[in-house]
Amino acid sequence: MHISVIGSGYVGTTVAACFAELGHEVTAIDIDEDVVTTLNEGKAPINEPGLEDLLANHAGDRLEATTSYDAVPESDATFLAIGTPSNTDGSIDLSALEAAAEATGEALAEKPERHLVVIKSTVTPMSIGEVLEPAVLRGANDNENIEVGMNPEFLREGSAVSDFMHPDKVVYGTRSEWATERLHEVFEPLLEQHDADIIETDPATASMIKYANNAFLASKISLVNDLGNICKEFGLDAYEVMDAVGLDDRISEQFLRSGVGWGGSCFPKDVNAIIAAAREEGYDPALLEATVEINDRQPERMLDLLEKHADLEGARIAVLGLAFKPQTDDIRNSRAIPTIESLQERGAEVVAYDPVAIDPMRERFPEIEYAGSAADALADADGTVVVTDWDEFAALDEEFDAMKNGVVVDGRRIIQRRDGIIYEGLTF
Ligand SMILES: NC(=O)C1=CN([C@@H]2O[C@H](COP(=O)(O)OP(=O)(O)OC[C@H]3O[C@@H](n4cnc5c(N)ncnc54)[C@H](O)[C@@H]3O)[C@@H](O)[C@H]2O)C=CC1
Ligand SMILES: O=C(O)[C@H]1O[C@H](OP(=O)(O)OP(=O)(O)OC[C@H]2O[C@@H](n3ccc(=O)[nH]c3=O)[C@H](O)[C@@H]2O)[C@H](O)[C@@H](O)[C@@H]1O
Repeated sequence: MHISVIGSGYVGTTVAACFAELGHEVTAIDIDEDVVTTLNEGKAPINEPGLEDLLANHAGDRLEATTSYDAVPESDATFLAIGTPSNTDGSIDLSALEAAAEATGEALAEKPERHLVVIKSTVTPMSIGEVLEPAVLRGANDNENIEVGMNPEFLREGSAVSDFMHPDKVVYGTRSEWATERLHEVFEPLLEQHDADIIETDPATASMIKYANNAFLASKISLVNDLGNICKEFGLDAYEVMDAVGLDDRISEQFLRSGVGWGGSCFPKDVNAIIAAAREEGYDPALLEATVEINDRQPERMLDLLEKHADLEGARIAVLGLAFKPQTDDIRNSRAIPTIESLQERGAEVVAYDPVAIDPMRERFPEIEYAGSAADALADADGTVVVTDWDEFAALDEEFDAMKNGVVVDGRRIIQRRDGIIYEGLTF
């Protein structure tokens, strides 16, 4: 099949490269010329394990990138993977996706054959029927050959390629048998090599499945953090407790790591978007509000623990980890951001280190000091907070001896306790 993928960010690039790997001919379309040039050179515009290999193999062959929508009508199906950020009140901002949907429709206005437009972006349940489908059809002058469907994406950053190629489930949100079959043709090469559940439903339910998935995972972590904070008050180790709890099949051992909380480009915006959408319908989602509140409190709790051991006014504090999780340079909604802001409010001088995310964080906080290594960050520090669970932090040992005052507050339970440091786990 020939597939056009609109938007070449984290999801679009991964999806385009994986579709090419699965044997499809792919045209990746983005308005950013630098992204298009990078893709055509066979390089990855984002840092994802395995992505560059796929792009190097397929760019210029099965995968081409362009800023033009001309290839849309020539393709058999079009996937839209455009960002859906938050408005200031937390509700979903559909403007970029709506513009791309309309441009996709315009490109398809004269197409005489049936064409499926698939929303890959995460959108609130009513968005397709009320905003995106009308935008496509408006652009397409109501061309009756166009159908809009939904295929939510569940990949994680840092393991995007592997997650895409090995999904637990593939959700087809469509309005017709024809659209379901078309989506199945797209995923058939993947499903031939990997066994996944297929869910056939309508677009609004497909959208809600995505929000329920993310809201569940974010709430699971916040619940674990709530329980972890209680464990800490009792002097207990939340990890020992949750290791046992996770043995219950109904709970599962995954996503039980307590600490400084969840960040990233999706959990925060998606939980807030579904809260806002629910409120608009007159429902007060009390548990999801608590999910956000508990998450917002964790960086402050970490610094309160640090302040028990060190006066932060004028103190030099090392922040280890800036990315929202390991294996990525993405700092969107990283817990490092509220941590650094609060350290500054408390009068501390911040020295930060991350293996790959210093450059993006420098744009956000140009005024703080960035170290070239964890060892450099620790040297002469009055205290350290650990924000991201990079493996290289787990290997730190004698480097702590260079600290002026060896207080380490571990927000991810990754540092080995050792003589010579005052160790505080956030929930252990
Ligand atoms: N990042 C992630 O791990 C996941 C994201 N999602 C969802 O996927 C969607 C996309 O997210 P990301 O890939 O992270 O976004 P992103 O912000 O990384 O990428 C969006 C891309 O769209 C391009 N773009 C914007 N307007 C355009 C237009 N009119 N025509 C063509 N290209 C245009 C931008 O230049 C950018 O390259 C969001 O709804 C997100 O919630 C879903 C699962 C995982
Ligand atoms: O919609 C999305 O964009 C994606 O959001 C998350 O993926 P992602 O944000 O990339 O990364 P996760 O591995 O889920 O981690 C999110 C945050 O939770 C934190 N986390 C995760 C697990 C855990 O046990 N504890 C914990 O604090 C991580 O440190 C990170 O800050 C979901 O896991 C994906 O299924 C989903 O597709």
